Amino acid sequence: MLAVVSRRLVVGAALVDDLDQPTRLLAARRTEPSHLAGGWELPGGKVEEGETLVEAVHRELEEELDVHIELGVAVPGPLTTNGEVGAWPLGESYAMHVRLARVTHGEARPVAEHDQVRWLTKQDLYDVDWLPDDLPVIRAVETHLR
Ligand SMILES: Nc1nc2c([nH]c(=O)n2[C@H]2C[C@H](O)[C@@H](COP(=O)(O)OP(=O)(O)OP(=O)(O)O)O2)c(=O)[nH]1
Repeated sequence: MLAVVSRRLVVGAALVDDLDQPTRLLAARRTEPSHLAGGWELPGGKVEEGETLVEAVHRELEEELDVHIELGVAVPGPLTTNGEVGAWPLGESYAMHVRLARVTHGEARPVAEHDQVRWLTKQDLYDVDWLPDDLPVIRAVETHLR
């Protein structure tokens, strides 16, 4: 099993239209840094010092898409510590915790760090160029989509 130790924690929201019967997932296109620009990802970002994962994901979604969210189940990845829910490796340096989430206030629009968002159905889930490290995550999220 891969260790999460020494990786910087990132949170990602798999925003869906409905937490019980999701049919669409939001993808956001990055504008920076240059080597990631144009790639599609889950909105989210780095957990700051003194912040919980839950606090971080709420803050990031407000900053990036101007929405308030409700969290759903975790989408566990292969990186684990002490039996916690697993995170997903992003390169060598980051580990991303992913939760399903739903918008409770606002309408997702790219405010910072992204220039486009798209709601994808199971049929068009791979029509965007997901960042390479997101592909295993998206395959796991896909299992939740109807
Ligand atoms: N948020 C997010 N980051 C991802 C994904 N896939 C992926 O490879 N990454 C990478 C990009 C970054 O190197 C790192 C996360 O950092 P970030 O740039 O989103 O973090 P942040 O919003 O806190 O940004 P900053 O203030 O530090 O610039 O993980 C993803 O699906 N979501």
